[in-house]
Amino acid sequence: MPIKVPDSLPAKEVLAAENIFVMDESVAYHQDIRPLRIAILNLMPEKETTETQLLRLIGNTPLQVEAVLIHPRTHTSKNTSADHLESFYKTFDDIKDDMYDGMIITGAPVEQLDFEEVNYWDELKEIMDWTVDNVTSTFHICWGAQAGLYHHFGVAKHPLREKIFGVFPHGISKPNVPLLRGFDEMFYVPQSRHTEVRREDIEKIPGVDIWSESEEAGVYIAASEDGKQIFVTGHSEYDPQTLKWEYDRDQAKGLRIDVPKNYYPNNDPSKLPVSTWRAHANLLFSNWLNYYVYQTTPYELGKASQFSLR
Ligand SMILES: CC(=O)SCCNC(=O)CCNC(=O)[C@H](O)C(C)(C)COP(=O)(O)OP(=O)(O)OC[C@H]1O[C@@H](n2cnc3c(N)ncnc32)[C@H](O)[C@@H]1OP(=O)(O)O
Ligand SMILES: N[C@@H](CCO)C(=O)O
Repeated sequence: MPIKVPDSLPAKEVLAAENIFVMDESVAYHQDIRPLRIAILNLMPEKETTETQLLRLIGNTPLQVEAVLIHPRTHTSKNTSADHLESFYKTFDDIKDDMYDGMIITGAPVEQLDFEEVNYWDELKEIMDWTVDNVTSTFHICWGAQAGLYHHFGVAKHPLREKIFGVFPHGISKPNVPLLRGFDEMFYVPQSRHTEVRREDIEKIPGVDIWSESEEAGVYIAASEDGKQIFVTGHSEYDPQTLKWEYDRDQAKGLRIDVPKNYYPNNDPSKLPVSTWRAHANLLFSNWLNYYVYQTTPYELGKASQFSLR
């Protein structure tokens, strides 16, 4: 939450220069509060696991969050029961006349297909177009980030020679960005991908910046300058055991897979992994919810916001 101070207090400028969120009394006086409406487009195969991971993170805030789960109507899920989808999910058709404060578009294990080969691609394109006018900020994860960068900005994804698999050190590429407030200069994030988006491709796109990268794992966070579209290539939401589960799965299938990097104590897969990214994940999602959703979204959705971050 912001620090509320008198408009003319000298400390205000010092803190603002340090990227600390300070709010004028005049702005604070006018701020109204209501629950935030967040839509989660869950494209992951095991939807219950991903729901739990994401709700855990967006629940870690003093703000009330009303989450609505969405699945693609044009895809029949193999790994999540129809019963679960029927009970807890809506489709785009059910929500397209509404407006949302935030939306999360998850990853999906389809990254080795061309986008156009994904059977719900047309529906996803329609949803991504809709977010531009109907959602205050959209947070895209992993394949969802690749899909968003490709659809909105024509950024290609490229196959990697080796899967990027493990927990990698990441750093800040653009200082004083509200999404990165309070981040350590170096922080760890799980990555688990066969494909990548490249810095040089993103640098060519006017209005899109790279906010965080990893020497080994490449671009981590890219975003439109106004933060309306945020693209995150890693899986900060993963549970401590998720990479182990993926590793054991691939080993059991006889696939060639390296031990996930920087994950097991002494890189020994017989030992239990320890998470080193939970604090980062919580800060990333609470910064997004606070600065790009709550502080930016209009009190009456559809009307212009009174406030702006910058
Ligand atoms: C790059 C990223 O975004 S990483 C995020 C993705 N990570 C994960 O999904 C990790 C967990 N997933 C898994 O471990 C595996 O996908 C499993 C174990 C659940 C299933 O693996 P498999 O049996 O080998 O693959 P399966 O045939 O079920 O296909 C996986 C998914 O891709 C989907 N898929 C495959 N081809 C297509 C296609 N052309 N269009 C759309 N979806 C497709 C399948 O339908 C399935 O998703 P669903 O359960 O939502 O229907
Ligand atoms: N994280 C995914 C990558 C595949 O898209 C997995 O290992 O299943």
